[in-house]
Amino acid sequence: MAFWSSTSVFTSKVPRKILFMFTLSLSVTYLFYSLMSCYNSLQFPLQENYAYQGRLVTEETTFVTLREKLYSASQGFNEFTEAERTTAVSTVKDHAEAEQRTVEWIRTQASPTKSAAAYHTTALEREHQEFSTTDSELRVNCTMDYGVKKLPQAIIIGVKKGGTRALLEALRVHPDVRAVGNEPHFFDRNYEKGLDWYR
Ligand SMILES: Nc1ncnc2c1ncn2[C@@H]1O[C@H](COP(=O)(O)OS(=O)(=O)O)[C@@H](OP(=O)(O)O)[C@H]1O
Repeated sequence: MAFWSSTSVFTSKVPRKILFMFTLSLSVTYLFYSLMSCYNSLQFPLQENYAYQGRLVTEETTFVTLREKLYSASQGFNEFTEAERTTAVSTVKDHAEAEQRTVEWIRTQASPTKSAAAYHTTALEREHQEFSTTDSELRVNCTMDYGVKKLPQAIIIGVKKGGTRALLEALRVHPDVRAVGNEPHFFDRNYEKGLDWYR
């Protein structure tokens, strides 16, 4: 203690000035970086943190913004060679055949009467009323910016609070993926409405 107080280095004015300058430069640097991050978040408000900010904006707005961004990024890949076109046509045929197989599978594996008898408990009815997607909601979400309605090629199945929504949102970012806005709950709540409703 006696050493610190008696040492002239710590009582003279020169180190105090250096300390002051050091503190000032740190403060200015901190201020600069704060302003920079603030500017960036204003410039790119939604794209980078879509999954986490989704609750603050309407789903349509974010979806359209992301889709536009992704499509504009892939515009350079729009010119196809003849071979690529042929592959694309055969892929479309494969998809049509896959859809047909899906229809057949649904018809054979799960009859409406079996489904209705097995799954319609009172609790489920109540849950159905609370969470089920209505026809009009689904139609709005399905046909917002594209027209042809098809059966899905992939289905996300998961327990409640299992993170299915996060998976859907992550997949939806891809420009080749089209997904419904709300969970359709076809197999457990809306099966009786039939495949035309499901498309
Ligand atoms: N990667 C990862 N890690 C940990 N937790 C995650 C993850 N992704 C989603 N979540 C959380 O999962 C909750 C939502 O799950 P679901 O989308 O299946 O919910 S729902 O049942 O369809 O409403 C929801 O939890 P709550 O915020 O408590 O509701 C999400 O925050």
